Amino acid sequence: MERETRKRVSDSRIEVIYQVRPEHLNGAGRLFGGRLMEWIDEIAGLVAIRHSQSNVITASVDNLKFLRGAFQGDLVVLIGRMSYVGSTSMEIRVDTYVESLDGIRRLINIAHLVQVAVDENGRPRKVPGLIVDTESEKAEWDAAVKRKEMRRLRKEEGF
Ligand SMILES: CC(=O)SCCNC(=O)CCNC(=O)[C@H](O)C(C)(C)COP(=O)(O)OP(=O)(O)OC[C@H]1O[C@@H](n2cnc3c(N)ncnc32)[C@H](O)[C@@H]1OP(=O)(O)O
Repeated sequence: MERETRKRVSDSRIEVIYQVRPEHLNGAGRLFGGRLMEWIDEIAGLVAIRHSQSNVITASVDNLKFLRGAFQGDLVVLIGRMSYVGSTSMEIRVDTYVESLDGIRRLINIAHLVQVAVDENGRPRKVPGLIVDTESEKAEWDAAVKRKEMRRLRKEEGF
């Protein structure tokens, strides 16, 4: 069946850009972390929808690292791409940058999210495999396998 066809990371990669507006700021005048998390969750979901050609739900968000802040007027670029697929789950890495007017990007956040493809009854459904071509894609895959094992251990130990 068509759903079993493996896909490349580049097939579902998404890049979006926002400009930080006053309504995006927290009381300290920085981009509100919750707003950035919403943008990250949204792009991860869209990458997963593109890869799986299915509805998806967020199962977990981990390894969300806020490295630097963003401020009013900043251009915030989010790049989402598949890092790993299981049977019905997909891990997506989202990197967030602030882009200056001369085009230089500074990394401000790295996140890894697990999205699960679901059928019309909300039950997990199989996803296409992922072709990892480049050395960095292979390294991401290997790191995702470790994160999956760490999630399994945390679940087992009740954390
Ligand atoms: C639109 C939105 O984004 S809504 C956001 C809020 N999210 C939700 O409401 C999701 C609520 N959670 C659920 O519905 C369920 O827990 C599901 C569908 C995610 C998983 O259902 P389960 O009955 O646990 O299914 P099951 O045990 O078969 O796991 C399915 C897959 O999800 C993975 N999974 C389940 N829970 C987690 C978790 N907490 N973290 C990471 N992966 C998970 C499993 O490892 C499995 O992956 P695999 O098939 O690739 O091996």
